[in-house]
Amino acid sequence: MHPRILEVTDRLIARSRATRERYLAQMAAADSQGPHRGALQCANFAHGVAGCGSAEDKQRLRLMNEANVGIVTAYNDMLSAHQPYEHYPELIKQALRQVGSVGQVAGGVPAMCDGVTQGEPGMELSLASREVIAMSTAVALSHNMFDAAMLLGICDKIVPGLMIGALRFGHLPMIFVPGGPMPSGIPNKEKAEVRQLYAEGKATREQLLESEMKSYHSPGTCTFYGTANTNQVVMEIMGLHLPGSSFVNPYTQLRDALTAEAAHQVVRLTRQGGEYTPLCRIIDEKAIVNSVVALNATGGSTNHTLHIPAFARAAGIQLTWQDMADLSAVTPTLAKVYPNGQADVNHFHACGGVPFMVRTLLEAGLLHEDVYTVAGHGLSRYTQEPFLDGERLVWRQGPEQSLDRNILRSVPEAFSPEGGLRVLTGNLGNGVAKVSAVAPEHQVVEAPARVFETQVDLAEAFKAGELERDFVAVVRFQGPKANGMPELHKLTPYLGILQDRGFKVALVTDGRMSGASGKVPAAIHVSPEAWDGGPLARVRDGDLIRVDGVTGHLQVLVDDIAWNAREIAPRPQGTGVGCGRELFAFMRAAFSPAEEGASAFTAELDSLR
Ligand SMILES: O=C(O)[C@H](O)[C@@H](O)[C@H](O)[C@H](O)COP(=O)(O)O
Ligand code: SF4
Repeated sequence: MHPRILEVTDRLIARSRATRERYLAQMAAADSQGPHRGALQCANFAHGVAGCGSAEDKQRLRLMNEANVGIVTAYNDMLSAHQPYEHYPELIKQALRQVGSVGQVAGGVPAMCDGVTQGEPGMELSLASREVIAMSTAVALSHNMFDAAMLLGICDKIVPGLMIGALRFGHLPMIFVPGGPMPSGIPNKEKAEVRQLYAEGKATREQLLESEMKSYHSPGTCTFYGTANTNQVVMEIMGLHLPGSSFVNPYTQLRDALTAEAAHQVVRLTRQGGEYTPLCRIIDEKAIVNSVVALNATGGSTNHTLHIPAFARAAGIQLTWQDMADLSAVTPTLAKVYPNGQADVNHFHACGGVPFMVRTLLEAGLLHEDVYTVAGHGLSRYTQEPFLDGERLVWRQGPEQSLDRNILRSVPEAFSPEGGLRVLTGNLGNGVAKVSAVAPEHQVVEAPARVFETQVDLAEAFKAGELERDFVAVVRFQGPKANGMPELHKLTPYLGILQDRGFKVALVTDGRMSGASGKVPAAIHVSPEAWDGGPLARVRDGDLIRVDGVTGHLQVLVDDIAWNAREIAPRPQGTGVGCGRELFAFMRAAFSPAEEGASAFTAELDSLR
């Protein structure tokens, strides 16, 4: 094992010892009560089975030696990625009956499509929706009728939210069931080019819409390597998907066979199935370290610098940005998938995908192999890929070499010796940057600040021709407590145009960017946030700011005495109303700092005794 991987793992275990022990004790207590439906009083039990369609299912549920599997589903028609889940419950129930078990939809969770809400008021509910999904997962599983659970979720906040909720029921075996990417449309680079042309007035709205509809054209996950597809890699590398199943397209025979096998496998992991493997045994410090290695090796979404600390905490594990930075420093960049390159996740999968990446990272000692997974003990299982031998689902060793070195490489020939994410520190606070998507010549920007308090103001300034210069856009009061920490991805075309025109531009914000954001250097998630009086609240137009993605520095070059004497800007008024945002005010007030996952649950989870 690489010494740095061991060092970070050991310090993570040491830092987490108290909260991890309490968590595991809580899970052991929950497990000791057995299949809780057996302890329900008759009325409670009768209510729990009344909805069962068949007498056989009802009878099986009365028998404690058959497993009842709770299905938590994030199906809706708003996310192309989640539309395929519409028929999953029936497919799963049928597969469970084949092995003498029962499936019940325990509950649904909401799911927001960040693509629909990008740049809209709804985006200010996006991060909060992760917490709502976690609570909705708990509501579903709180019926306590289940010996295991299957979690149906793919996109941005949905997987992290499902994880947070599921981990609070970590005494149960659980499996995540992916749906797969839509077939490739027009290249993501071409989509981005048409957007920039439209922003410059060189393309019509009809041309823009035609381009977007050719990019996002059918059910399945969008094919860029954003937060949703980063979720798939993170879940598979933590052993919560079946091996090699993340990027099999929806509505295919192989996809349906994998979904049915996931149902069979989770039954095997129950006490009744004989291979009892609860979620809390799979998600430990080694699994969390493996997830951060995979995140960095693939140039994954910056959103995971929030999500992984947040769900790790739900398992009693205290992951920090410094841990993530230290792992990134020794994790080579192995993949070039948009926005880090031209390829999409279908290409990534076709040239070897996750199985190949696991193989090369294991060979380099950069992943923990001795971990529990839903497929059994040992991560080596995840170098295998599934395929159909006639009607039979089987696994075989994945490719020993990448089938396209322009997209996916082995550790010895990596695109870069270090990962795609950087933690930035300095007198403006701590932030993160996705350097893997920024060309080397753009990774260091030192220029005067131009301060904005909404992303609309920046767009207006661009359209008024005020930004044709070198500058650092400081977009503040976008943090979790201010307005829910929205993604500011709509800024990408404007800043991209200015960069293409030869100006040195960068973004500094306490808000977020999309996992699909790239090309422009951005220091995001800056903490402490301006709403809490963080340094961004002191910045004035004209201040010289240095964003250094190479050394990891984020500095305002103002005399210390003058800087410390600065008044902090007042909080914007009249925000957080409309589009339901007023319903989330209590949650915004409870959000922890970005470095702790920007979570409403941090304080409570850390205080559990
Ligand atoms: O983090 C992410 O990956 C994004 O939130 C993504 O899910 C979002 O939908 C993007 O906005 C889509 O990209 P476009 O907005 O460029 O289509
Ligand atoms: S990847 Fe983003 S845009 Fe695509 S379906 Fe998921 S949330 Fe929506």
